[in-house]
Amino acid sequence: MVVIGCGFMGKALLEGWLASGVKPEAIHVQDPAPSDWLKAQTGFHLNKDLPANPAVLVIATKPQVLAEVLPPLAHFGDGDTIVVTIATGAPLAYYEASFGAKTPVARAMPNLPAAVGAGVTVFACNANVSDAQAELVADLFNAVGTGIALADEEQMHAVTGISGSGPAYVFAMAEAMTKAGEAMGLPRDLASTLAVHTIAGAGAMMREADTEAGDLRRAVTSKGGTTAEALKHLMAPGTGLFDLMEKASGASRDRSIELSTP
Ligand SMILES: NC(=O)C1=CN([C@@H]2O[C@H](COP(=O)(O)OP(=O)(O)OC[C@H]3O[C@@H](n4cnc5c(N)ncnc54)[C@H](O)[C@@H]3O)[C@@H](O)[C@H]2O)C=CC1
Ligand SMILES: O=C(O)[C@@H]1CCC=N1
Repeated sequence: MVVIGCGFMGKALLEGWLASGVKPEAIHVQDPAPSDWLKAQTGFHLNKDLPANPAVLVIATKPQVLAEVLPPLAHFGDGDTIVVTIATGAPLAYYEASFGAKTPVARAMPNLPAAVGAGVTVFACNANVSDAQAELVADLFNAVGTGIALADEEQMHAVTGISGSGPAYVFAMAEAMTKAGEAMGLPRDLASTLAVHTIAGAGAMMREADTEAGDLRRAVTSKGGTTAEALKHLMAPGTGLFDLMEKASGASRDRSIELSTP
């Protein structure tokens, strides 16, 4: 396997793949500014000559540098190597133009919790991807959480607005709850612990429960109680979380569309 670019997301994926049994000696990484984590890894081939026919070529750079990153890699195209890209925005056609029209390409949108094996990754494959290669891509992303194949590549922008950027919304929620706790006089450490455990606990419950999030919300909300008062603000039409979330995720989706022509 060859990995081009190893920042936050490259590291998250590599950690998961190593944990799932991929041997470091089988991994070539190219990054002109390797992180301390990357430099500390033993076994990787870091910034060394690349193998001629890797099974998988992972592109994990920012979309803004694709135009300079891809041309020197063009010789990997039109063969058995599958290009798996996690760069935001750029469509499958962009890689076909760079690597050749017969190149198998999978465009994926993972998310940062892949670092702890709890990511969700949506991926779309072009027509050149064989069944075995599609299975390999699913295996790679299932190794760091849950991999979901998507037939309609166009939906990848909306996916980015929900799950790609989504962990940041949840982290922002934890920050906001911490700040609110402090404003009510709680010590910062306690407020932060309560926010993190509440979000983690609610997340674990949503994953395990066979009910929708709305039903769980209703289970917390006693009639005439405290939660109902809080939700009057969070669910207020126009200013509440629902409308805000639509605006926020829409802005992420729109930026993904803008980035689709690197
Ligand atoms: N961070 C996240 O939560 C997610 C990121 N993504 C996408 O993954 C990609 C990487 O994102 P991050 O890891 O957050 O960015 P990052 O900035 O942390 O990592 C990018 C890496 O690419 C390296 N790089 C720059 N030029 C290069 C070149 N010419 N050749 C090889 N490597 C080069 C940089 O040194 C850096 O280590 C982006 O396209 C991003 O949109 C997708 C889903 C989630
Ligand atoms: O912010 C970004 O552009 C990337 C894509 C999804 C998460 N991080």
